[in-house]
Amino acid sequence: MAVSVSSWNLCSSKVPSSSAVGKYMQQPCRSQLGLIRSRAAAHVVESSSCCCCPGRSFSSGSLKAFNFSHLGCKKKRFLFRSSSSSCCSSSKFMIKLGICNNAYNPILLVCKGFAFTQRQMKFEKWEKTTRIRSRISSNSSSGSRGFELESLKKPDRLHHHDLGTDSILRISMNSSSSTTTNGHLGHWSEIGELDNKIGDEVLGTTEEEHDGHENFEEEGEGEEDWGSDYWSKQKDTTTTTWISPDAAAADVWVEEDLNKRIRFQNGREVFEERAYLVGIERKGAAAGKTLFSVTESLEELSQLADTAGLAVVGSTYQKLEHPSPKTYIGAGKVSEVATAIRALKIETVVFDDELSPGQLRSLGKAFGEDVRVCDRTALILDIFSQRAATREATLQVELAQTEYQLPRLTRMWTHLERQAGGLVKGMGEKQIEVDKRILRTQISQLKRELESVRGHRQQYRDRRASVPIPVVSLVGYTNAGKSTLLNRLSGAGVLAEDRLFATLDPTTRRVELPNGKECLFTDTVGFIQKLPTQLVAAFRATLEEISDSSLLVHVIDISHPMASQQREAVDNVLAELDVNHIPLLCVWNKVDRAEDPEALRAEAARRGNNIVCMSALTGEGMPGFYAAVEQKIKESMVRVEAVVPYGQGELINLIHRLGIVELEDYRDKGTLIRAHVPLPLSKQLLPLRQPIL
Ligand SMILES: Nc1nc2c(ncn2[C@@H]2O[C@H](COP(=O)(O)OP(=O)(O)OP(=O)(O)O)[C@@H](O)[C@H]2O)c(=O)[nH]1
Ligand SMILES: [Mg+2]
Repeated sequence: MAVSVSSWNLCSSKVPSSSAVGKYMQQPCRSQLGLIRSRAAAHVVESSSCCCCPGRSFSSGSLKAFNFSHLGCKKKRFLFRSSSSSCCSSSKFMIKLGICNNAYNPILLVCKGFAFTQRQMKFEKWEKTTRIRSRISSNSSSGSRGFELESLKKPDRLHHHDLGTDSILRISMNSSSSTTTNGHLGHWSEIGELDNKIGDEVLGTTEEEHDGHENFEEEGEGEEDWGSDYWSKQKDTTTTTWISPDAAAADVWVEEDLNKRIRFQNGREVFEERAYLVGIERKGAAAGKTLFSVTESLEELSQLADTAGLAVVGSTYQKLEHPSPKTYIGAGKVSEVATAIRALKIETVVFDDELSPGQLRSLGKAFGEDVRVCDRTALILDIFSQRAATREATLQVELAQTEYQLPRLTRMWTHLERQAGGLVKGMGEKQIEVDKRILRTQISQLKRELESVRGHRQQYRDRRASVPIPVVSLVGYTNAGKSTLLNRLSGAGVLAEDRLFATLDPTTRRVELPNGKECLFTDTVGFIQKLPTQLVAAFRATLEEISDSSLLVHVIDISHPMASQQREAVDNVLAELDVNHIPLLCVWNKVDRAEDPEALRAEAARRGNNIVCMSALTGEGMPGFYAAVEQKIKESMVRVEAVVPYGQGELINLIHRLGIVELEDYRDKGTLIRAHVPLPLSKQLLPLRQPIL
């Protein structure tokens, strides 16, 4: 039985071949770099007609939309399964997309299926409709499947900055010269009734007869039926067949239960793609400069990949003095990876460093169209974009992503031009300029928005500064336990989980120390080695807040095999942020998980009061932590003597609440007070100060 699958890849890293790119595809494709940030599910309704078998429409296949959450974005893959028994060699498909993406996301559709090659695909036009579709979702108890259909609107044209709302795209594909699948879409057995209904109702039977727009509208009427019932009925018939991506093995149909590869993560469905990791070990002079060994770094990359929703199935590395400027790894290694890709059915190859646009392009070519190539930066940016919850974090990540994309976009279109020649060449060239301008406009718009959002944050900081409570910032490597510690101190309820970059936004909580003094604890974004420069820049403003702190608490996961490297990586970032003047307390956290807790406790005690050995999870060592914080805050205080007029009793209260009072005496002009107070409060007391005798 011949079975074929067209899988539609939104936001693929691949550029469609130029001849396949219709007019509307000549748009900048951030999505190609995996930078789309669609938060909501994308929705597809598809149907098809068989032009050569009048009266016999393709009973369009069932459809599944998966959220992909790796590779720099919420990639959506649409698996299209057609169920035709027709002999058709030319078909017309109509795919409606409702993509709830944000205003900055362009959309790229790439046909990756083998029923139709990209060359045979033509993007026809955008439909305009204002039809509001009912929301469909399947909330099966397993929570493992379901997608939603939301209101569909229209952009007037396919232009990424227009696509702030749902959109509908009509696509026509012509498979007349299809060789890869012998011109057949294949036979499908698992057709729901509704599929047929839609297929018949929606589309005409021939291309000529088919007035897409009208039919499209008609189909909308029937759409109400696509309720959860339908999807729950479909639940048991979802085994999807893949065509082997290996052209040489095009005849081999590899059956795979895709459902097994969908997992629920962060409240979303994530389709696990098989990933392969590649790194290099520096030889010679460069070797001493790296903090992490290649295996350690790959181990961390694997954790990042897991956080992003990839399933790592293998890794490799090469010893090199310098990365190859063309392909990062040597030519021999490239072929070795290509072999592994085929053998392990790899879908994504992740490189452990930031790749140049040229390297990305060459590697993409070497590994073939169906393999996505991405780098550590794209992976981290993706995780950040998944995690960003507040407006500020969202803008920061978007800015970082756009800046990452800008140079790659240029090369991408260069590549297109070279491939295409002739007419498209001119178009490509023009488009580069347009695209770059659009991206630059986006960058400045994002910066402006960030500016205004940060204005609010500044107001908040100013307000906070007017109540001069000492601020203690929790800093450290990602996953060290900062949020867990804040939760223990204040019951803050901050998300703390065993994943990298759980926290992106600083959270501040007021905490009363055992000595009765108050202070504010701030949880910050975690650091990581090889932190993408774009992210450092984008998050600098957030991180700079720690420069207002009275004390930095550096939380270290002491049970981690790379604890000392992680500590050093954090020290490097702190040095960059120029906060070395702020007192620092080291917390050796997760001592409960360490191999030899006793030895660690002894070592910490031996090193003096700059280190506390504890467990934020179990609460072990908390008294020592409080004592050390109290001591450090006291040390950071300024000794002042002031006469506070009797009318300013609240100032006296504040000094008692925040400082340590040594002397209080009632004089003619007011209360004479001698105390140790936090620096901000001492500034407030400046006009009332008396020389200390
Ligand atoms: N065994 C043990 N686990 C801990 C301890 N502290 C934190 N954890 C666990 O470590 C994981 C990460 O903790 P988080 O508090 O999210 O770490 P974080 O430093 O805030 O991480 P990011 O926000 O990603 O930078 C969670 O699964 C915690 O339960 C500890 O003292 N002992
Ligand atoms: Mg955290």
